[in-house]
Amino acid sequence: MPKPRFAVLGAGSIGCHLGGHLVAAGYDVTFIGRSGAMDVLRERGLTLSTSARPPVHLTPDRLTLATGPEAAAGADFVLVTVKTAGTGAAAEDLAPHLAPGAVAVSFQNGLHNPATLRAALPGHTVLAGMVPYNVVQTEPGTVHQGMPGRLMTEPDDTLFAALREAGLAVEPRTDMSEVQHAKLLMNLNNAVNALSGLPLRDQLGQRAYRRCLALCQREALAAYRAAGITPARLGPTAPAVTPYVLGLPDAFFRRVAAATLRMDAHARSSMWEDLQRGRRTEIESLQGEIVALAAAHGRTAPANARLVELVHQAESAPRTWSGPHLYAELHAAR
Ligand SMILES: NC(=O)C1=CN([C@@H]2O[C@H](COP(=O)(O)OP(=O)(O)OC[C@H]3O[C@@H](n4cnc5c(N)ncnc54)[C@H](OP(=O)(O)O)[C@@H]3O)[C@@H](O)[C@H]2O)C=CC1
Ligand SMILES: CC(C)(CO)C(=O)C(=O)O
Repeated sequence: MPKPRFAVLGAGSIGCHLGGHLVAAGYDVTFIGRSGAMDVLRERGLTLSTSARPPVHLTPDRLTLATGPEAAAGADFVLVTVKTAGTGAAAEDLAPHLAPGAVAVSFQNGLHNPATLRAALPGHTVLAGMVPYNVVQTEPGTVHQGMPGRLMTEPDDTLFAALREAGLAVEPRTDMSEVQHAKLLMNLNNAVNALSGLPLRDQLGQRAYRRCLALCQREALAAYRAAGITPARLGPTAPAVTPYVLGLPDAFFRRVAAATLRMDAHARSSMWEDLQRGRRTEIESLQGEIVALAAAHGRTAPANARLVELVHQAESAPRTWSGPHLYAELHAAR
């Protein structure tokens, strides 16, 4: 059977990471991204790095680079890796070019990307996926995976065989809505991390920052309960217990959460990278979702709401917050 062909729609950190691994394993991948980003790849090629293994460099001649959605016409699978706010527009642009039978896979954060894709791509299968680990562009043309982890998506034998051949660990899930709600609980740390200005390991090593995350997660769990949502358990700790673990003193936390802290000094949240590059963040589809869900059930989520404001402020006027200062700010909002 011929190998499936791939397109990556939104060739940034995650798109280059996934697509690059597939290219390295001999798959035909078309990277669709902004012209500036594609120029960098055309000049430098793509380097896939992680502290676990020596880097893999893909020379420019191994990369198929494009800037428009028509380049996805030959793909059997389109991996969608644009930021959440761009999904609707990207999917509408893609729709007229997608081959019959082509499958779109969302590897994005947030809750609604698969539904947005399904609405824009009628007649096509859309799979929800999830990336549990951090990928950051450490220099132009280099994407670095800062922690281990297994991708999750709805089952598809052809997709899974390709991802696994590309060395990407992947777990089939039939409860992707619950997985996405659990991932959102983790992603509530994106704002805390971005405002700290610190690598994830250093930020999560400080109790005051973890208490900020715990405040956000408690509000989210209350909103989930009100809405009848049960998030999946993705790690060693059940979602309901995580806020207590986050509040432990540093030495205890380091022991209890040793697996969670298995990350290198490059690992940062994708929102930190957005602020660094002067881009709009995904705060509305992270903390913003919790505020909206709480409101829909007659509740408030003041710590999350305050973080939405602080991140919007940081989008126009960057600043960093110490842990105690940020915690005081969020606590006062309650
Ligand atoms: N980075 C990470 O560690 C993780 C990220 N995620 C999620 O994965 C998704 C992607 O994140 P990430 O890779 O960090 O984002 P990036 O911003 O690095 O990559 C997305 C790229 O797609 C480009 N783009 C947007 N719209 C289009 C379009 N219509 N056509 C072509 N290119 C387009 C963007 O350009 P421009 O900026 O100009 O719009 C950007 O270069 C997000 O939902 C994120 O939350 C999940 C887990 C980890
Ligand atoms: C993996 C994680 C949680 C890393 O912070 C992420 O999803 C992100 O940065 O957007």
